[in-house]
Amino acid sequence: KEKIEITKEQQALMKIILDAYNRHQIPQDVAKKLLQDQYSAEENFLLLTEMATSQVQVLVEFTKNIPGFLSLDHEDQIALLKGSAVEAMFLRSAQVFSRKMPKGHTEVLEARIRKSGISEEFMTPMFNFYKSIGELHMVQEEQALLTAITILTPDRPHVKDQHAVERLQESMLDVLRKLCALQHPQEPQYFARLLGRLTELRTLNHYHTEMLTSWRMNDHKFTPLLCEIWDVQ
Ligand SMILES: CC(C)NC(=O)n1c(-c2ccccc2)cc2c1CN(S(=O)(=O)c1cccs1)CC2
Repeated sequence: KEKIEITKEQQALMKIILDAYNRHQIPQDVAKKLLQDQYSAEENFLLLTEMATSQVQVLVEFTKNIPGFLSLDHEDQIALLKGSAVEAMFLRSAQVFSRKMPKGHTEVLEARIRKSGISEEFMTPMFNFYKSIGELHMVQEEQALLTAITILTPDRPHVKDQHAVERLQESMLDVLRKLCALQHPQEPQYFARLLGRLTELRTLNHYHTEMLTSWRMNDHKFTPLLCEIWDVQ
């Protein structure tokens, strides 16, 4: 049985990523707002806009703390952020949704999201993803590393130096692989299951583009930051 050990520098890397991930949580008050009294579809939509906008700011700060990211070509940094923003939003949503919440809160949260002007056809894949992430019961380190791995996807549109991104992603993947083997010794397939979620995540990009079109049709407004990161309007 091969002995898996996380090296000193890998431990340092994991600590940096985890601290960055924990430091940049969505303001709890915004998430709590979703659980308060009855909201109209309009108000639910505005709340999601507020949450998604604050998550993009959180994402940028988290990304800046990924070791090596700021040494990448500046245009590639932008391309990676824009290319991963929607996936990072869905990943964060799944993590928020599957978080242990007081009795009945998850159902209220689901009801608010379902009543926010998003067409029915996108609800099923979106909630299936939230549930498939929830079933993994990821620890914080795994969530943080998976988010960093998503951001460091080399084949995003307009990335020039894909090898530089690949090298950073590979060092994250190596730490995650070891962490999974140590955290889930009875489940040798656990690491592969995590990476499978990233494939499912990519399909949600397509749904999101469709969602945007249908919102635009009903004259829904987004914040300048969301328009910028999603390349709309
Ligand atoms: C935690 C944050 C990042 N999640 C979030 O904002 N959610 C959540 C969500 C999921 C679980 C728990 C709490 C919230 C569901 C949805 C969104 C945002 N999007 S959006 O970005 O397309 C959007 C923006 C404006 C109008 S629609 C729509 C779907």
